[in-house]
Amino acid sequence: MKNFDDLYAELARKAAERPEGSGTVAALDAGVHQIGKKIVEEAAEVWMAAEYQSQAEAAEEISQLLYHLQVMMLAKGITPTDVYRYL
Ligand SMILES: N=c1c2ncn([C@@H]3O[C@H](COP(=O)(O)OP(=O)(O)OP(=O)(O)O)[C@@H](O)[C@H]3O)c2ncn1[C@@H]1O[C@H](COP(=O)(O)O)[C@@H](O)[C@H]1O
Repeated sequence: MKNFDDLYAELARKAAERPEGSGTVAALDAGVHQIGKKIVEEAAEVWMAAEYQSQAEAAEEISQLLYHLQVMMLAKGITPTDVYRYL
């Protein structure tokens, strides 16, 4: 099972190596505006799942939100350490 730092390392590798078929590479190429829209969409899905769906479904939506936040971090050159210093 991967954690937040593992996923970030994987996505950073994808961004550097740009493998064929990577959704992360496509999202990064789409740019900050599109990534931001995806974050808002996923945040709404977290909210709806928390109100109306199961705990497992809410957890899955939260994982997707975390993924898209990480894509934004990569797009902006922000590392997990940059974020953790504010926690
Ligand atoms: N954890 C994730 C992850 N979470 C969410 N997503 C993306 O976010 C979308 C969210 O799904 P939705 O249910 O909102 O579906 P959707 O609205 O139909 O999605 P879109 O049509 O908008 O893409 C998914 O389709 C994926 O594109 C993810 N994409 C990739 N990862 C992981 O990131 C790593 C790298 O992935 P690639 O870059 O694709 O190789 C792998 O370990 C993946 O498991």
